[in-house]
Amino acid sequence: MSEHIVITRPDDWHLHLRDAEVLQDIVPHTAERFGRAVVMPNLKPPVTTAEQAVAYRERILKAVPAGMKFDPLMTLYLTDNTPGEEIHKAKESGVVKAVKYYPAGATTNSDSGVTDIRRVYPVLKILAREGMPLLVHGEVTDPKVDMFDREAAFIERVLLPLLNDIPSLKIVFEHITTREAVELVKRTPERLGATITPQHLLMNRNAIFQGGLNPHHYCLPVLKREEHRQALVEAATSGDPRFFLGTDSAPHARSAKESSCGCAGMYSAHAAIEFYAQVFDEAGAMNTLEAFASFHGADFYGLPRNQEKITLFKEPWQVPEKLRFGGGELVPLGAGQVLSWQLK
Ligand SMILES: NC(=O)N[C@@H](CC(=O)O)C(=O)O
Ligand SMILES: [Zn+2]
Ligand SMILES: [Zn+2]
Repeated sequence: MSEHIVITRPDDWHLHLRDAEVLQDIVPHTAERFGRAVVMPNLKPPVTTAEQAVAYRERILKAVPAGMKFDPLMTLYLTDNTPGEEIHKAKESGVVKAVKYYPAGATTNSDSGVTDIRRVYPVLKILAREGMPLLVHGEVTDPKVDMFDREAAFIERVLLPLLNDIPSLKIVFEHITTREAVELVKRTPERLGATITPQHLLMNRNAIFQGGLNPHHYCLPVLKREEHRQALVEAATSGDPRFFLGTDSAPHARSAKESSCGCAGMYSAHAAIEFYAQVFDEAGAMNTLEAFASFHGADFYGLPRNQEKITLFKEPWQVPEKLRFGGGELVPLGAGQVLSWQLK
């Protein structure tokens, strides 16, 4: 038998599933690999109430193939006007596990996001009391700040003051992309965690321009320099429990990506754990993959670890050039490339 590893079934702590007819094409990829996933609320319109989150979860569950177990963990989209009462309702629903903070205008479908974090401090204090984590898209939107510096500026302008002002709030710094973010997490107490995507572990910003402008390598936060990628690989493979798996798999139709104003987001759900296995293998760190993918996130959220196992084989396979996406098509991360690990 070829080389293989058995690990506890992983969870994806940052995922976009979209809605309506595309759920059928998208949900199975995640359900085949992961036990649970934290589902982002940036639909159009956004998921701002517990009631909407519960209904969205039902639609997702209908798209889970028969015989598969998959538990979508729901989130609420924080706006300037989220009532404190909604946080209590979210907690009581039992299915909403976190609240998502998008700075207004920072990323895909973030127009209803928060205009100034201080405005929502009263709601964040309730969140802290309920013990629910705040998930942050950590980029400033100030047009004077360079695209590549927006995460580092967010740390200074928003995250450090927030950590200081509400000391009991649990925060997940989502899809971190810089050495500065890695260092912040390492030097902050346990209540700050971070997710890391496959694309930010696999590629640096050269990938956006290699052989011509490639819209499929555009996501937010945008890919960074090689030194930052290396810092992320070190963090992910280090065994430090504050770093955990979150794909940020974010499907957009080919037509929306290959456009004069292409959307931000990469789709990785079709081969998510396989991408991470490749990164950990290349770093000589397969021994820490299970903790990063299957333990740290659950521990941070205070949820039980999964009991089931999955097996990954070191057998090359080719990623399809395209996938179905409702009436359109989707270009997946690694389209046409050969990956070294596969799920059986
Ligand atoms: N990551 C992205 O580039 N896009 C995400 C939004 C997000 O996570 O910021 C999306 O919803 O398309
Ligand atoms: Zn984001
Ligand atoms: Zn995202």
